[in-house]
Amino acid sequence: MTEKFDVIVIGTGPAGSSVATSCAQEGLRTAVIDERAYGGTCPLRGCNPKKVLASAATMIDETERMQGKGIAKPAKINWQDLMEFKRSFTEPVPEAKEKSFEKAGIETFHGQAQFLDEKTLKVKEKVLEGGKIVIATGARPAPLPVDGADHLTYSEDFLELDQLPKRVIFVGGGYISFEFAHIAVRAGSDVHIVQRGEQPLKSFDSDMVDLLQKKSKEIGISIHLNSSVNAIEKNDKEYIVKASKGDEEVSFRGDLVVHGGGRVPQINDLKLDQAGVNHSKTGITVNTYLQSVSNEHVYAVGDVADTNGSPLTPVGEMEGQIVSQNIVSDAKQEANYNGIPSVVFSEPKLAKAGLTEKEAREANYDVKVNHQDISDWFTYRHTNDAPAAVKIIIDKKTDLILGAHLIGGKSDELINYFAMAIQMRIPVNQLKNVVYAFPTAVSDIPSML
Ligand SMILES: Cc1cc2nc3c(=O)[nH]c(=O)nc-3n(C[C@H](O)[C@H](O)[C@H](O)COP(=O)(O)OP(=O)(O)OC[C@H]3O[C@@H](n4cnc5c(N)ncnc54)[C@H](O)[C@@H]3O)c2cc1C
Ligand SMILES: NC(=O)c1ccc[n+]([C@@H]2O[C@H](COP(=O)([O-])OP(=O)(O)OC[C@H]3O[C@@H](n4cnc5c(N)ncnc54)[C@H](O)[C@@H]3O)[C@@H](O)[C@H]2O)c1
Repeated sequence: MTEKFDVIVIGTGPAGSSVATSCAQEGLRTAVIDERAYGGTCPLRGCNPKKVLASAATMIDETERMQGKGIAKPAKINWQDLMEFKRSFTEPVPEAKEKSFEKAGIETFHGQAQFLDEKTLKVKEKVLEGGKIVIATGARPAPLPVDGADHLTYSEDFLELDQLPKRVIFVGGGYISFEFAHIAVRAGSDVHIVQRGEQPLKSFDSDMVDLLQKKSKEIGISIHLNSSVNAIEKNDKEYIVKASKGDEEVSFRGDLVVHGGGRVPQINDLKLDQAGVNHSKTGITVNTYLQSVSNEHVYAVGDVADTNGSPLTPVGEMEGQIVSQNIVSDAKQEANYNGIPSVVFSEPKLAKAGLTEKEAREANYDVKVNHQDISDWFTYRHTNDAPAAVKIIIDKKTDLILGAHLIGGKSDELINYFAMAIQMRIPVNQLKNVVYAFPTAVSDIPSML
C-alpha cells in the first residue's frame, strides 16, 4: 500500500531537518527518510566532532605560545580521552533527533530512498508518495582518480580513530586537510599536506592563506604544493603516497593517508532518472526557488543542490527555510548568498565573508582595501597570538563592506560581525560609531575600517 504525505524529505542533516521541521510546524503531513543514523554529516561526522578536536588543538597552541610569558608547562593532548569527550557530543544525536522529529509530528523512516516515479519513493519494502519531495542527501568524498585510492581514510573515519598514527599524510589542501592537520600536529604527529595547485584553500584571500601556510610550517606541518597525488601504495610497514610535481615524481611515507580531496553531491543511489530529475556533477539542477528544473514536485537543498551557495551547514539550513516557505505558501522565495561567512578551524583560524579583493575588482567596484597586520594590537599581543591580520574591502561609492578576510585566534567569532554588516547592509560610518565592550576583539572593528 502507498502511504501519502504532503512533503517527504530525503536526508536528516541540517538542510533536510530545517525543511521537515518547518513544514510540519505549518501543519503539512511530513515524513523524513535517512539511510544512516539521523542527524547528517555536521553533528555526527563533520562540524561538531571536528570542533571538539580543533578546540583542544587551540588550547595546546595557546599554552605553547605563552611559554616564558607566564605559562610554565605546555599542555598535551590525550587522544583517547579527547575522543571519549567527542563521543559525548555525537552519540546522543541520532536518538535526540528522532525524538524531536516525532515530537514535531514528523513520520520517520529508515533506509535508502529511491525514486520509483515522479512522486513516489521506495524505502525498503515501503512505498511513499509525496505531494512534494525534497532531496537533502548531502555530499560524499569525491572519488579520486588515484591508483590505490582504497588505502585512503575518509574524514569520518579520522574522526573515529582510537589511536592517532605517528605520520599522517593529507591528500588535498582544502578545509578538511588544514583543520585535521592542525589537530594532528598538536596531538604529536608528523604531518604532510599534498596539494595539487599553487594555492591551498583556493576560495580564501591569498594573503591570509600565505600567513596560514607560514604558521602551519612553523608548527611542523610540511606543505607540498603543485603536487598532484596519483598513487598510494602499501607495504607491510607503511603507505607510500606518490605525486607528480611538474615533470618530477615525488613520494611521501606515512602510517595514515587521509582524503582531503573534495566532496561531491550524494546522488548516485536515488534513481533520479526514474523521476525525471535533472542533475550534473555539481548536484541536482534547480531554479532560483530551489525547485528541480525538470520535475516540479521535487526540490533540493544543502550540499546536494547545485546552487551558488557553498556546501556549508548554515547555507543548507537557510535553503531549507526557503524551500519550506515555497512549499507551504506556494511562495517564490530565493536564496541570498551574499556575505555568508566561512571559517577554517585551524589555529590561527582563517575566515572570510563576501567578496575577495580580486572578485571585487573584477566586478568593477571602486574599492578601498584596508589590509593590516594586527598581530601587534593589544588583543593579539597579550596572548602572543600571531599571525593576526585583516583585509576589509569597502565599496567607496556606497560605504558598504563588500568582503572581509581575517586570520587570527579570534577570527571565527569576529567574522560574524562583518557577515552581519554585509548581509544587513550596514554602512562603515555606522559600524565605526557602535560602542563596543573593551578590551575585546570586537572593539578593534572601528580601527579595521
Ligand atoms: C569533516 C567535515 C567538517 C565540516 N565542518 C564544517 C563546519 O565547521 N562548518 C560548516 O558550516 N560546515 C562544515 N562541514 C560541511 C557540513 O557538514 C555540510 O555542509 C552539511 O552537513 C550539509 O548538510 P546537508 O543536510 O545538505 O547534508 P548532510 O548533513 O550530509 O545530510 C545528508 C543525509 O542524507 C542521508 N542520505 C543520503 N542519501 C540517502 C538516500 N538515498 N536515502 C536516504 N538517506 C540518504 C545521509 O545519510 C545523511 O544523513 C563539514 C563537513 C565535513 C565532512
Ligand atoms: N570549516 C568548514 O566549514 C568545513 C570543514 C570541512 C569541510 N567543509 C566542507 O566540505 C567540503 C570538502 O572539504 P575538502 O577539504 O575535502 O575539500 P576542498 O574542496 O576544500 O579541498 C580539496 C583540495 O584537494 C585538492 N586535490 C584534489 N585532488 C587532489 C590530488 N589528487 N592531489 C592533490 N590535491 C588534490 C584540490 O585542489 C583542493 O584544493 C568543503 O568544500 C567545505 O564546503 C567545511
